[in-house]
Amino acid sequence: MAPQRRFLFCFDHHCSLSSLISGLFKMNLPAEIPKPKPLQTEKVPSAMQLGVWHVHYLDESWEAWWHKITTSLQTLQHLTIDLYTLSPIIFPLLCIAIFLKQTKFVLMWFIFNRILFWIEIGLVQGELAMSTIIFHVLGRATLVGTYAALDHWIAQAEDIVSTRLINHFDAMVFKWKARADVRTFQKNSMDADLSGADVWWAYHHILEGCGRIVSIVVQIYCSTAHFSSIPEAIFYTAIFFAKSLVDILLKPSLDKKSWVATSTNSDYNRLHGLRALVSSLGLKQDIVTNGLSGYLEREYRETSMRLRNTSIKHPTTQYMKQGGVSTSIVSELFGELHLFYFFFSALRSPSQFSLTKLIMLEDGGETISCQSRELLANFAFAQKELGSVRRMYELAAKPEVLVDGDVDYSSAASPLGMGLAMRNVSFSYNSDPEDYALRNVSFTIQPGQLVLIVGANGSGKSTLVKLLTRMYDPTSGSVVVDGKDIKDLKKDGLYQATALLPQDAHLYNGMSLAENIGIGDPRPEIVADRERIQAAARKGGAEFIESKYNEVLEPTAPELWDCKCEDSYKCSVCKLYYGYAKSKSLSGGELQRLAASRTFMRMASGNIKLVVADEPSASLDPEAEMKLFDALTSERCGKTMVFVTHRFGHTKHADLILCMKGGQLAEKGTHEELVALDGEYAKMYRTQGDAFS
Ligand SMILES: Nc1ncnc2c1ncn2[C@@H]1O[C@H](COP(=O)(O)OP(=O)(O)OP(=O)(O)O)[C@@H](O)[C@H]1O
Repeated sequence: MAPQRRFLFCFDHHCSLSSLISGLFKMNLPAEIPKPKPLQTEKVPSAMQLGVWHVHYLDESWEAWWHKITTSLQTLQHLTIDLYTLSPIIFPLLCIAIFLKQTKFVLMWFIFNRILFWIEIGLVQGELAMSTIIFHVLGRATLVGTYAALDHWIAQAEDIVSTRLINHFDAMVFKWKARADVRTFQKNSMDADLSGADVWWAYHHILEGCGRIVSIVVQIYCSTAHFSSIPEAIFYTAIFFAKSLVDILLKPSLDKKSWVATSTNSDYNRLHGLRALVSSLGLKQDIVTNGLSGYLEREYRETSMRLRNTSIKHPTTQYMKQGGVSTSIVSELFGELHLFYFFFSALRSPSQFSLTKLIMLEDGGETISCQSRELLANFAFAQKELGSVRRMYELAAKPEVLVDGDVDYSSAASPLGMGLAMRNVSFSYNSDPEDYALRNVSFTIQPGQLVLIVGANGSGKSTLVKLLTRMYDPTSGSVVVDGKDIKDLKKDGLYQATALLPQDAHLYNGMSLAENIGIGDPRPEIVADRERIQAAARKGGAEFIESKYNEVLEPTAPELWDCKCEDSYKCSVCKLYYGYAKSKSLSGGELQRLAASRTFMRMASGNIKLVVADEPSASLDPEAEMKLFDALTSERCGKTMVFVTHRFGHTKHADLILCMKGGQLAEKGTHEELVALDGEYAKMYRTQGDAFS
């Protein structure tokens, strides 16, 4: 598959300057973010016990740290271009505004310094320079107003830029999620929760971090005015940097490491389980009817007693104690270093010392200390978030696990239905040679046949169906469709010729009930065709939803909630919230009828050559099941039909029965042939017959 280029589009009108700058940037950029070179060695995490927690952690090596910085910079470069392309005017202005905002502390500090200075002079000389002081006070008030206006503008501009950016990246992830095949989705399941908001926060933290650098530099520059020499200014600045650095380097913090923890304490795990048990509404009936409350209470009390001397606090809190008391003392003393410095400089040259100078140096130093701490936090956040951004860029270009074929599947070529075969197929979900779900399965299904797959739970029936519909590829052997290896066929054509009625019926989120059926044939001109939907609903036995076709049952509107009340049951705000969250649903049987209707809608498209139903009747009553089976088989013409079932009422109508056992094809043939064989199938058939006779 050709790698996809990064998705760039622009909402603003492109001015020639913007295209020029964007062109200049791109000249130096490869089309794709180069894949980072993997680190040579993968480190084994160290382990430690913290109370009930068994923690595995990795200390970051310099090599890994440097690797992260370089890859983050590449991602940042691409992200900047995307941001610029999305908002060519507002984005640069926003960057400038955020930098300007960071000069606020220093300018305010400077004017405060002037006011204090003139007051101190006035106190010494007995006469205040009122006009100068008022001038500075007014200057400070003007600055406050200007920065407030700037903040307001930044908030509005951030709204525009972040919305565009978040929408852009969310659309990118949505496209990937919608298109990925089952295997690809499973393999990248950790990427499923990537969101455009991470991208914005990454950029936001970087902009803020850069702004803080501006603020620190300007602060140092202004502070030098208070020193007699530059080395003195540097020494003073270093003290305040050291104050933050010592905290970061000396104080033990799990946050500086990569870590994972699980409880290995059986008592703690039991408490956890017992709490979940009594909190579950679904299990309440069991607890009440079986009279379990006394037993559960006693168990909880005794287990808690056994645990009373072991810490259950969060691992990050427990880890902080690892440094011991000496680390705390050193860290606190470092915090006082600047006072020692003031004391000695006052002793050395008392004439150059003033209260204003003391206050200003202390205040300026605190700003440097605080800004440098925030700066490190900003970059730590951004670096982590840029990792997510990088994964989003890579997602679009990730190859599918199920490689697409290059032969068009032609439904016209198989007028009777799809011809299918398996040749020595074995399949494992997890590549474990001991854990095969299917072993050496071979059979042939002629076009237009009605095939039933039977067998005990876990015998491999659904897996067989997943391979026939190319949800997965065999670990070995081959699946053949109309004489061609399934892997050689284009997936889109194959999927369009298949109708699958799954074991678990689902309501599609965000869609009305009518759309839930209409989506079976997603062509825009058909999907909302009420007549076709009604016809499909009749065949699927879902006429009961006719009165609520336009209802959207699954809640799609996200709710936000922050109530300060003491009693949710009496609070009107909470009642509104619980009202939002309440969703209507369908019973299991109704859901299956809805899913069956969706399949009938699909079958009416005229493209379907294979109908696969994987136990669609599990929640249906016997009459509904019979009706569904009859309705499906009445549409057999031009289609091959494969049904997985545990019920043997229909097996006499089948052209072929595949009987699975322990992942292998135990028997195959017609009902009469298999009964005559008197093997696995005959045994199951008789068992069911006896049970219902
Ligand atoms: N997604 C999966 N990951 C790992 N193993 C799986 C997965 N799905 C099924 N299996 C395993 O593969 C084997 C066959 O499962 P399959 O679902 O095909 O059986 P089945 O005959 O359809 O069972 P049932 O009648 O209960 O639906 C089982 O041992 C099952 O545990």
